[in-house]
This record gives sequence, C-alpha cells and structure tokens, in this order.
Amino acid sequence: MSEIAIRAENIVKRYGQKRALDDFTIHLPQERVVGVLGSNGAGKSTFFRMIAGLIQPDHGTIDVLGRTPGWQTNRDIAYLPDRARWYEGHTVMLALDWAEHLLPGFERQRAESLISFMGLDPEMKVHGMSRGQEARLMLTICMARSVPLLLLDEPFSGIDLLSRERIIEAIIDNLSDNRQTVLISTHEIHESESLFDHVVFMDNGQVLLHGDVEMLRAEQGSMESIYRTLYR
Ligand SMILES: Nc1ncnc2c1ncn2[C@@H]1O[C@H](COP(=O)(O)OP(=O)(O)OP(=O)(O)O)[C@@H](O)[C@H]1O
Repeated sequence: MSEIAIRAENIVKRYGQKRALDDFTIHLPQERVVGVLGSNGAGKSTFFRMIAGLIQPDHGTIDVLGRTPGWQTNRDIAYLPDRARWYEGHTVMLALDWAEHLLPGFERQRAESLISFMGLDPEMKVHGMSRGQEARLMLTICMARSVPLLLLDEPFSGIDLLSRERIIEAIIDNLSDNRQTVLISTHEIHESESLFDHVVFMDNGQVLLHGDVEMLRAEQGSMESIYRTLYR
C-alpha cells in the first residue's frame, strides 16, 4: 500500500450560501499521477487552492505531505493556477530568470530544454503570447521544479489539440525520471486518460468515485465512459 500524499477529511468550504466543497473526504496516494475530474463548478480549483494553502477549510482537516498547508509547505509544491500574472516587459528568458531566483527546486537546465521542447521562443515577450503559448510557459515553470508535489489546474484549457498532445508528452517525459505526486484537473479526459494512475470524479463539492485507474478500467471501462455514465 502506497503512502498518502493528501488527506482531506470532511472538508466544507463555503462561498456565501454555496458549498464549493461539501463534506469532501479523500486520501490520495504518493508518487502517482492523479486526474481530478468533474464538470464546471464541481470544486476542483477550490480543492487545489486549499492544497496550496491559499484558502482554508471552514470545517474539516487537510494535510499535504504530512503537514497543514501554508507558506511552509509551499516550497514543496509547484502550483499551476488557473490564471497567470506576469511582469510587464518580461520575455520567456526573463521569466525563467525570475523563477530561478524565486522558486525553490527550480532547475534552469531542465526549464530550458522544456522551453525548446514546447516550441517557445526564449526572446518572446510574455504579454504578446497566445493563450496556448502562455500555458506552455506556465507549465514549463512548474515542471522544471524538483519538488514532491505538482498541482496542475486545467493545464489544457483553451489549448489546441496538437499543443495539448505536446504538453501531455512533456508531462509523461518529465515524470519518468521524477518521483513526484502530480494532480491534474481537466475536462479533456479523452486525450489525458493515458496519463493517470488514479482518478477522482467530483460533483457538487463531493467525491462521486475515485480509485486506481487500472482497477476502475477493469471493472467499469475507460475513464471517458465512466465520466459519461456518472455525469449523464
Ligand atoms: N472566490 C469565489 N467566490 C464565490 N464563489 C466561488 C469562488 N470560488 C469558487 N466559487 C464557487 O464554488 C464552486 C466550485 O468552484 P471551483 O472553481 O472550485 O470549481 P471547478 O470544478 O474548478 O470548476 P471549473 O471546471 O469550471 O473550473 C462554484 O459554484 C463556484 O462558483
């Protein structure tokens, strides 16, 4: 039995009347690639923000790598948020300089080879980038960090099919030589299905189903067909 990376017990998180997480309980294994799946508003980003220590539960407990999330745990987490902020005038290279100075575990050489794999021009200005180029840069900055936990919130949203495939290839390549736990939230189940070792299906702030992909596949079919059945 593998170790637990994230342990959430009976979490409630409210925004006004809305319960973004509602008695949410999950234990996620270490050193696996976990797909966090669910329709719009299911609570995926709320869960990720809580793991990153950006928001606190109103009720329940969460521990991440054995500790309560907060500024102390953040050096062990590379978080790809659903939106980016860049410095005015930064180029791709300057963004890497910034990351190298500020982000614990950032490996410059790995970042540079990912930049070329992702087809990004190092001199390109970050403010003029397309959504797909920006997503590739954000992902590069996350994946170049040698940290135990990677949180990728919607890394494929708004990205064309070929870029998506390239990103998935980069994630798989990057993982083979790393002992990281990776959480990926996505709606793009069809293309990303091959990535996951473990999946969590969420709805209305709760867990509908979760488990080891091989086992679920043997019992119930592809993740895509399970998704279609669950959210019909
Ligand atoms: N800061 C906020 N203020 C008010 N409501 C919020 C806030 N953040 C999330 N919510 C609400 O909580 C619920 C869960 O949102 P969340 O962003 O976690 O879902 P999600 O599964 O990531 O959705 P999506 O796939 O659309 O990104 C939604 O109903 C959303 O409107």
